[in-house]
Amino acid sequence: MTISVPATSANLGPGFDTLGLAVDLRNRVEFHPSKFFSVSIKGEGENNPRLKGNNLFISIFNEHYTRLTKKKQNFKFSFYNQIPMSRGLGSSSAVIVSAVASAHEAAGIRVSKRRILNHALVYEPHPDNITPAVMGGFNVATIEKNKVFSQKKHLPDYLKAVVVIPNKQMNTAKSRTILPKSYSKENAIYNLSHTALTVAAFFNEDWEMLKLAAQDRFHQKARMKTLPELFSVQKVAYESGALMSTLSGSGSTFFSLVYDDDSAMIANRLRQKFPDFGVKVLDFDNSGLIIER
Ligand SMILES: Nc1ncnc2c1ncn2[C@@H]1O[C@H](COP(=O)(O)OP(=O)(O)OP(=O)(O)O)[C@@H](O)[C@H]1O
Ligand SMILES: N[C@@H](CCO)C(=O)O
Repeated sequence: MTISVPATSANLGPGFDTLGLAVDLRNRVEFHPSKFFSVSIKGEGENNPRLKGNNLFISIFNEHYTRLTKKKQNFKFSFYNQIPMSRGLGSSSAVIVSAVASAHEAAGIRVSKRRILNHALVYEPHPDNITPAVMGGFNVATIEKNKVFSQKKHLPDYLKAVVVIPNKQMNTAKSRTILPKSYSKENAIYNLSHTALTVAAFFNEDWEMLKLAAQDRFHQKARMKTLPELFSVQKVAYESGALMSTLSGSGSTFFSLVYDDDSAMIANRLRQKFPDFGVKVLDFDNSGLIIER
């Protein structure tokens, strides 16, 4: 059995805890029942000994498997990870979603993607990464009575993501503590209207509107100040023709949405200007969670 989940870029500027989209960079796990518990990791995290034991995936998997089957069973898990950790590309969401989905598959219980999403919400209380991780595409999401309600837009092939990935890890929980405790009415209205405009631009495919729409007064500036080169990354991305350029999740990755035709040129400029940062051109992902039986 193989389960895979894509990386995600959340917030997309003003849509704090609300907007997110999936990119084609995946964490994959293969597993089967075994006499002894074992974990092997290839790719991101392969040199991290803490992940070989009771990591976030294993604890969520065990919790659900025991709840569903009332049994204890050892498994052999093989992880193939492409999503860098704590860089704002939804690594925790991918792990949470794949653990919930894997436990259901291991227990022989088939459930809808919506059900998996609602289970994932227990471990990540904002829906902006977990929703595209499960559904793929661009998503707007909210929570009502402990359930996620969302709308998805399929992203076209002629758009690409250019991501600039610094070496610096930014832990989401820590990065939330540096945000203001409250916002003025003026700034709340600013973000509300810009989020609404961003959503409308995605659904109407008005890509040229995104640069203006995707401006934020809630979280980006405070977070970018902890790695000031990110202001220059955004400037270079826009000067090179990015359609939108925003801090990805809680950082440190910077996400730009670009036309496919411009993607190589924009990525090369960013590589030249920021040789210490990783730069990747990625397709968007419209599939989300994939279960191969
Ligand atoms: N491949 C993995 N295996 C096990 N645990 C992981 C893995 N990837 C991430 N995690 C867990 O998720 C944590 C990182 O979560 P965090 O929310 O800080 O970053 P992120 O999800 O990459 O960023 P963002 O939410 O801003 O997109 C790690 O400290 C670890 O506990
Ligand atoms: N909306 C979340 C995304 C990171 O998980 C935040 O900005 O903290």
